[in-house]
Order: sequence, then structure tokens, then C-alpha cells
Amino acid sequence: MVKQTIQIFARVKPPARKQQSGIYSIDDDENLTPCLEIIIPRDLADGFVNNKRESYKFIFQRIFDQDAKQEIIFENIAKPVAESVLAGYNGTIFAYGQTGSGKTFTITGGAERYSDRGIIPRTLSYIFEQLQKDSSKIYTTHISYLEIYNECGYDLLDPRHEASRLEDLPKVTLLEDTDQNIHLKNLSLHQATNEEEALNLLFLGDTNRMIAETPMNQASTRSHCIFTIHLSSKEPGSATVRHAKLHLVDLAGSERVAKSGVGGQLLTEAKYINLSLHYLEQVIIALSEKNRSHIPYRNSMMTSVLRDSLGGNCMTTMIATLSLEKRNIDESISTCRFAQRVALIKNEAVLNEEIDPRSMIICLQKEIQELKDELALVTGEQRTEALTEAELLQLEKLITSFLEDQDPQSRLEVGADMRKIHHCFHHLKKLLNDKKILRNSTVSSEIKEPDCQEPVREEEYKKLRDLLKQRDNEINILVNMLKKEKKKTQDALHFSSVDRSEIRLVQSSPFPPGNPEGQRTSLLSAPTQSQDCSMLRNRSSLLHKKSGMREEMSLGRQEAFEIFKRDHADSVTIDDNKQILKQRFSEAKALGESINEARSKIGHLKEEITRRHIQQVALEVSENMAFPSTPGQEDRLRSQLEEEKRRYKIMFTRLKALKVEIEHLQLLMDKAKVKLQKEFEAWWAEEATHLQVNSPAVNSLDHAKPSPQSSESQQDQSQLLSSQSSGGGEAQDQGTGNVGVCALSARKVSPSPCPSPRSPEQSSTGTWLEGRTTSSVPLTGDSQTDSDILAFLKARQNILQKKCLGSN
Ligand SMILES: Nc1ncnc2c1ncn2[C@@H]1O[C@H](COP(=O)(O)OP(=O)(O)OP(=O)(O)O)[C@@H](O)[C@H]1O
Repeated sequence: MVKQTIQIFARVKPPARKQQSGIYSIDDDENLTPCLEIIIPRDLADGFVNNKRESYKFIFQRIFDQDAKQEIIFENIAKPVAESVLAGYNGTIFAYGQTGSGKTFTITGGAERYSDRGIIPRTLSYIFEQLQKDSSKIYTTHISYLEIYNECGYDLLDPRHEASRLEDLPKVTLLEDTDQNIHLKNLSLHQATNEEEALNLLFLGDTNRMIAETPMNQASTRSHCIFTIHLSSKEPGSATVRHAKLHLVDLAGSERVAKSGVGGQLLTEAKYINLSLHYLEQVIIALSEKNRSHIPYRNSMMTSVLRDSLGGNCMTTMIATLSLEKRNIDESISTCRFAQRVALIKNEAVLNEEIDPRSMIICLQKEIQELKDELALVTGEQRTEALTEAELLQLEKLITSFLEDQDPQSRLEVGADMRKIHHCFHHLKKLLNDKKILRNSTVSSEIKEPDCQEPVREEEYKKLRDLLKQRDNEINILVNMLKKEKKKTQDALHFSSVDRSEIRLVQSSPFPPGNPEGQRTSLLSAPTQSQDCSMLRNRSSLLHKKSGMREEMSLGRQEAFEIFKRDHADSVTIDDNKQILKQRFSEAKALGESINEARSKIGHLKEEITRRHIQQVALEVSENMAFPSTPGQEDRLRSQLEEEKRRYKIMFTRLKALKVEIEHLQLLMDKAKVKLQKEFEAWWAEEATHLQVNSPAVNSLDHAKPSPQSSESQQDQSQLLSSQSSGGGEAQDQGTGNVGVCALSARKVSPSPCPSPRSPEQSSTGTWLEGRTTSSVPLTGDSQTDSDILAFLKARQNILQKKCLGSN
């Protein structure tokens, strides 16, 4: 058992804007306990008569200032917890802090750069790396991802679900067994056999979370997310299994409301906006008070799920995330105070071992049989009828195989039947006697043998002796040769088995340049390819389904999306990541080629060394004399071989790291795309509604719909579409009099007066609907599509207007 208080760390987020100095200071003298001092600016402190304190000090295990990199956070906070999980203890890391203070950044990571990976992906990477290294145990890893919003649990990893709202995800409920253990009903567990599979699950959960988020529920701020790695380990042949869980928790924003509103005191206790955080605080207070017998875990779902992590069987770590800006001072002090209380909580972590039921059943069945046999013997329940011929034959076979078995532990199992036991003894006696007689007869014949032989001459003896000696020498040489060859084969086998698993990745090169998406599967090792493909399929269909995006976009909508994408702030990140991906792919391709070269060089060198060896030994055997080997040449070959192996290892390690980076970048890009599409859909819907509300013409379109279009108008329409899709220089077209049809249409659609000049024809026709609607606006007759077209035209016009304004 390991007794430990909850470890508390603080992380200060870099400020969004240039920070006024002097709000906090960190004292992290190595010999002292690290201390964070928050200094209240004078103007704030003066305003509160009752609270003249100007600074607050808080002690933490360690404080990470603004410049602390994600890697440092992982190494210092998460790695020790991951290590205890690998040893079989439960672990929890939770981030606590106000909205925007960096909880998600710390736990999951930033969405822009690979180096911004947070604790979850880094921990997965570390755990799978360790599992690969340890061949003494059989490990199984499962992942679950739970979101708690408004006291309801949702399974973020349900792959079948095509939810676009949080409420559509499977609901997770709590069940408590008679031993008061909490079980989560409906929370799916997914096996992950390697890092990639686990990362795909993280991506699936994050995407579900993002898609389900609406401005109303603001899931990231108001909900808690618990990503759990379930690890089981077992030694081969043993019935004991160890189970450990690692919860990585991103809590909701810890904002409070002041009890007495504006006039209230700064820094006094205030209520949480989020109810389950309020219950979490109650649990923490109860646990930190001595002699409290009742701990109110059951008040909320989150405290019930994290029951073991808080004052139970778990190694728990809290990260207080702080956004130390002037306006956040009170929230930051609340966070630190909360952490100080948490630090008082003692946990007792034990190894969670249990007996594997299947192995247990086999052991018990064997024991029962043995006991039954013993009982039959003791109670004298014996059979009297003679054994049949078949039974006797069967018994003799058993005895033969028992005698032939080299294992000293082997047993002759005949059951609790005295007839069989007696027959065994008889048969063994018979065998023994037969052997004795045989031996006697051989010895007597051996003694007689010399009598029948002629006396051998002295000379012949000498010759034979020499020949024997020579043969002995030959045999010795050959045996040595054989031993060396055997060792080499073993080495080669070992190396090639390492190679095979490693090079699988290299062999699946080449990486066709310029198509990063298509390269994803080529980077995956063979056994997981099918799984990954299905993951990818899931992922891409998720992009469409989850974002509510139609599989097929109309041309207009596509064009609007292109413009939207181009102007979106995230497009820079996506482009940057695309560039980085391209670079990484070409680096991986080059590395793959070099690795293949190194591998074939290693093969040639090995062949050369073996060939030389065989030649030399063969020469020695045939000439019956030792030839001095040429050590210079062989040493040279060997050192070349070592050098190539070293080079190979270095390149391979780099390729592996590249592979992980590429996978991660692809996930980041996928995520960014989902976000972009989601935002586009929202904007599109908003534009369409706006248009429908503002323009009576759209409503009247429904009535005009069924009129079949003339071939002329159809031609108009196709011209219109082609001009739309050619895109680009609409703004210039306006000025040349060669007005683009879209621009013209857009002017017509606009419910508000367009800033661009109207043609006399347009002025005379009045509103856009009058007269020319169906011939110049590309309507299809389908109300949904038509409203899409109109929304697009409107949006397009808005953009053009903005552009005009911008250029003016
Ligand atoms: N240490 C950091 N370094 C760089 N950027 C950071 C850091 N911490 C947070 N950020 C950035 O600050 C923003 C807010 O962070 P984040 O979303 O992690 O906050 P949060 O506490 O999870 O908020 P919420 O409670 O709303 O989920 C993000 O854009 C994030 O990338």
C-alpha cells in the first residue's frame, strides 16, 4: 500500500495581451518548498475596505511559469503517475481552474502544433512504449471517454452514433453494487492495442465533444471530461491479474459568483457557477477535515465517478491552471485556495489484484477430480470386475509414455482404481525383469566375442589409432563450426525478428509525395491496417455526419465554403500544418529509403562475414591444418556492420517519432476541418434564415416553383453555374461592364440596396423578383436548394460589399 497526499501543481498560462508586471511572483528556490505569491494591485485592494491584504502566498509541489513547455509538464507531472499505473496502481490527474486558464491545453493539448500535445497523447505514447519493452507480462489496454454535463453522463466513444447534439449520445448512468462500488452503465470500453488506436479514440471523443457543443451548452466550459486508460496485466501462466485505471480529467471552468453581488468583498467565498464543482468542493472540504465520517460523494455524478481518486485507492495529482491577469485575480486566488485544501487529502493506493476466473475454474476442476479420486480410495468404493483387454492395452500405453517422458515431474494418472494401480505395478515389474534378462544375455555375448576374432597386428592398431585421432580432430572442428553457425543464425533470427517488426513500417514506403492524406495507411504497421482503415472511414464519415454537412454540396455552397474557408482564421493553421505534413512526409520518405539501404548493407556485410568464415573452416578441414585468419579484414567488416546497425537504429527511431508526429498532425488537421465545417454550417444556416426573414421574395418563390424551365433558361442557368464555379475575379468584372452573372444575381437577391450601381434596366424593373426571377436566378424548383442558392448569393454579395468597402 502506498499512502500519499494528493500532489498539487500550478501552471500559469501566458497572457493573451501584454501583461502588467508585478501581479505574481514565484519562489522556486530548490531548497525551499515552491511558493506562488499573488500580489493584489493597489487599485483593487483599496476598493475593499475589509480586505486590505496585498498579497497571498500558496505552496505547491512545483509551479510552472508561463514559458513551461508541454514536455516539461508531462515529464514532471504525468510521467510519475503513468509509472505507478504501469506498476498496477490507480492514478488520476485533474486540471482545475477558471475558463480559459489552460485546462484543456494541459490535459489534451493545443490544436495547432504537434509540440502542443497535452498530457493525454503523451501519456498514451509513454504507456505503449513501456508495454512494448516489457515482454514479461501480457498487457491489455482499454479506453473510455466520459463527458458529464448538467449531472448527466454521455459516452463520447460511441462509434455507431451519429449524434449532432450532446443529448443524442448514449447516456451513462451510475450503478452501485452491494460493496458500494460504482459502475458506469452504458459507458463503452474500447480495446486499444497500440498508440495509434488509442489516439484515434481520443480524436473520436474530442470530435463528438466538439460537434455536440452548442452556444447554449458550451460543453468545453460547462462540462467535465474524463478520459480513462484501463490497463490489465498478467504474467503468463499465472491466474493473478492486475487492474489499474488512469483518469485524465478536464474539469469545467471553476468560475464563481460573488455571494452578495457587486458590493461583495473581493476574495470571499463565493458559489460555483457549476453545481458539480460545488459538490466537488464539499467533498474536498469534508475530506480535509479531521473526524468527518460522512463524505458526500453521492451528491454528484462527478464525485461518484472520482470517488477513488479523492481520498481512496489512487495516486492523485491536481494541476491548478491559472490565468494570472488583473481581472482574474480573485478567481486565481480561489483556485489556489482550493488546491491548498486538496493537498491535505490523503489517499491510500493498493495494487488491484484479482484471480482470473478462467484459470481459477481450470484449477478448481482439477482439484475436485483429485479429491473425488481420493474419496473413492478412502471410502473403499472399489470395483471388482476384471479390466477389459482394451483397458489393459490403454494402461500399458500410458505406462510406456510415462517411462519415455523425460520430465521428472510427470505423473502416471490412472485414477483411484486399485485394479489399474495393481496392473501398473505388475507391468512395470515385467518390464524390469525383461530388461534384466536382456542385459545378461548381451553381456555374455560380449564376453564371448573376442574369442571369435583373429588377433590384430600391432601395426594395424597404430594406424587405426591415428585415424581415430584424425577423425576426432575433424569432428571437433565441425562441432565448433556448427556451434558458431548456430549462434549466428540465432543472432540473425533475433535481429531479423526485430527488423521485421520495425521494417514493416519502412517497407510500406514509398511515400508518394504531395498527398499526405493518402499516405496515412502506408505509415501504419501491417497488423493494424484494417483497423486503421475502418477508423479512417469512420473519421471521414464523421466529418460529414457529425458536422451536419451534406455528403454532396451544391456548387454554390461549395464556392461559399471555399470563400469562408479562405477568410477563416484557422485556415492559416491548416495551411501551416499541411506544409509541415508535407515536409515530414518527404523526410519520412527519404528516411525510409535510407533505412532500406542500411538494411540491405547490413545483410550484405553479414553474408560476407559468414562466407569468409565458412571458406576458412572448410579449408582448415580439408587440409587438416589451421590457417591463420586475416583478422584485419574481418575486423573491418565487423566494424562496418556495427556502424550500419547503429545508423539503422538512429534512423529508425527518428522514423518512428516522425510517424507519431504525422499521425498527430493529421488528427489536428481533421479536427480543424470539422470545426471549420461546423462553423460554416452555422453561418450558412444563419444567412439562409436571415434571407428568408428579410426577403418576401423567397417566400413567394415557393409558389413560383413548379414552372418548368425553358431550354433557354436552363442554358442561362448552366452558364450561370459555370461562371460561379470559375469564381475569382468577380469584383473586377463589375467595373468592366461585363458584369458577372453571379454579381448581377446577387444584386437582385439582396433585400437591401446594393452599393454597386444599378443598370437602368434593373431600376425600371424595381425589385429583383419582379419580371426576371426565374430566368436570371438559378432556381431549381426545390425549396431547400433554392434557399441555399439564395443564401449563397446573399453571402457572396456581402463579401463583395466588404471587399468594395475594403478597397475603398
Ligand atoms: N500554457 C499555454 N501556452 C499557450 N497557450 C495556452 C496555454 N494555456 C492555454 N493556452 C491557450 O489559451 C486558450 C484557452 O485555453 P483552454 O481552452 O485550454 O482553457 P480551458 O481552461 O480549458 O477553458 P474551458 O474551461 O473553457 O474549457 C486556448 O487557446 C489555449 O490554446
